Amino acid sequence: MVDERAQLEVKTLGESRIDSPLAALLRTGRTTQHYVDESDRVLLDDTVALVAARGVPVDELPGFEPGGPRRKIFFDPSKTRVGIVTCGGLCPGLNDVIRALVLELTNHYGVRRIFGFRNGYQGMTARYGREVVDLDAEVVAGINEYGGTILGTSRGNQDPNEIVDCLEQLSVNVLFVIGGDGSMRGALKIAEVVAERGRRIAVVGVPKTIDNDIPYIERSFGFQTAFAKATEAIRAAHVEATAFPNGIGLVQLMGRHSGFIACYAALANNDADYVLIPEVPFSLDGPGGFLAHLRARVVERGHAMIVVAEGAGQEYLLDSATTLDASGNVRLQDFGRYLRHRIADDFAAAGVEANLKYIDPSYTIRSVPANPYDSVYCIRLAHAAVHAAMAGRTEMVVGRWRGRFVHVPIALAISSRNLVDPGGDLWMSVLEATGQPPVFA
Ligand SMILES: Nc1ncnc2c1ncn2[C@@H]1O[C@H](COP(=O)(O)OP(=O)(O)OP(=O)(O)O)[C@@H](O)[C@H]1O
Ligand SMILES: O=P(O)(O)OC[C@H]1O[C@](O)(CO)[C@@H](O)[C@@H]1O
Repeated sequence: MVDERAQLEVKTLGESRIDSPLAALLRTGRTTQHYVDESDRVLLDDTVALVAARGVPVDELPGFEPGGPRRKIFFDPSKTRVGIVTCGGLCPGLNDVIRALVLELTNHYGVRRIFGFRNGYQGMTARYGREVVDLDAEVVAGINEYGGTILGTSRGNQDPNEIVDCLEQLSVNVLFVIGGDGSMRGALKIAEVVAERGRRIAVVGVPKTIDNDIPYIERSFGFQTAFAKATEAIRAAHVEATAFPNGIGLVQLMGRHSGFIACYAALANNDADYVLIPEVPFSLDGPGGFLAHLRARVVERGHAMIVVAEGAGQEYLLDSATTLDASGNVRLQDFGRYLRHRIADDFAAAGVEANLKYIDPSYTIRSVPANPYDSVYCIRLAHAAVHAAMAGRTEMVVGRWRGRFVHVPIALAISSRNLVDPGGDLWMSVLEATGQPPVFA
């Protein structure tokens, strides 16, 4: 566990001396009204002043710095070369972020050279053959209409030294990494190699996770789109379940460690009788277990709807061989499929009819384009990332904390995971909406 107090500083490559091309706009106070005081003094670089002004105790902003445009910047836009890479699993909104980075860099800062690295960190290594594309306003036009990422993505560890070689050879000054916690661990290593070599290359992350498991961003981009899409599967399974005698709808949703998608999708439909997530342990067997409760409910009401997060119930599948994906993440066993068989066996053993319909919408929910809410969020995150990088901030991700865009040191962003709190109000809402008992034991 990283000591949060030891990570209080967002790193900066040096003093910002160059007038930002945005300075004229900043002076109007129109873009930064919350950040400019009466004497037009920009408070952006003064965390304490801003925090005091807003009445948020400094203690509650460990290592954070407010996001937004600075009046002085570190990089000269006319000489700045930028790289963008997307890594890890897909997420709605990746193309929105790429497009917004490119447009903000070109339109507002006047950066002329932007490289897109193909297929994640792979595309930055000699081993896989470097794959670089030039990005400009024309190339990114309309890409936000599509799911996925125009740059491609990948899993699998790559040597950070090779990646920094690539940045040096292309004279890249700023690298934007759009990815999950693994990608941010990679970004940290890249920033460390950059520092060891005494280079001034800013490494700035835009956190991406449909699981909503990265801390300090309140909601990750694409999350709302993903759980909205998941409601379609729940609706379908529920319709099926209510149309057959003793019908049971079972939907498994993504969520490796965090059950946010399952909770939100279930609440949105308000048709689920049970939600099972990794954060709340449960027993399937015994008189107080899930199976007995489900059978009683189906007999009483004629149908039931279950939503499970894929990371739930993994302890039931421990006998299966554990495999890792290319990045070293444990490949989850298919708990939904296991549960489907256990339910069928349980009902058969009790001599009770069951008509179970199982849906796993899996990739369907993360490969769609972002909805308008997420698109707006993507643009704003990208703007914050560009402002941070141009001001020379490095080893940081853009976050959103207490309704504000902030800079968070990468080390802090990867030091913990955002989990559904079993004692918190989200889980309480799920218990209220489903009527399921708090414990299956
Ligand atoms: N511990 C690590 N150190 C250095 N690089 C890493 C590390 N973990 C992952 N990476 C790099 O980050 C990339 C993406 O990692 P990973 O596949 O774990 O996805 P992720 O960013 O966590 O996204 P998702 O949330 O979709 O899983 C990998 O290609 C790998 O090169
Ligand atoms: O099949 P892939 O691409 O490895 O990704 C699956 C994982 O990626 C995520 O979507 C994001 O981490 C998880 O919910 C899921 O377990």
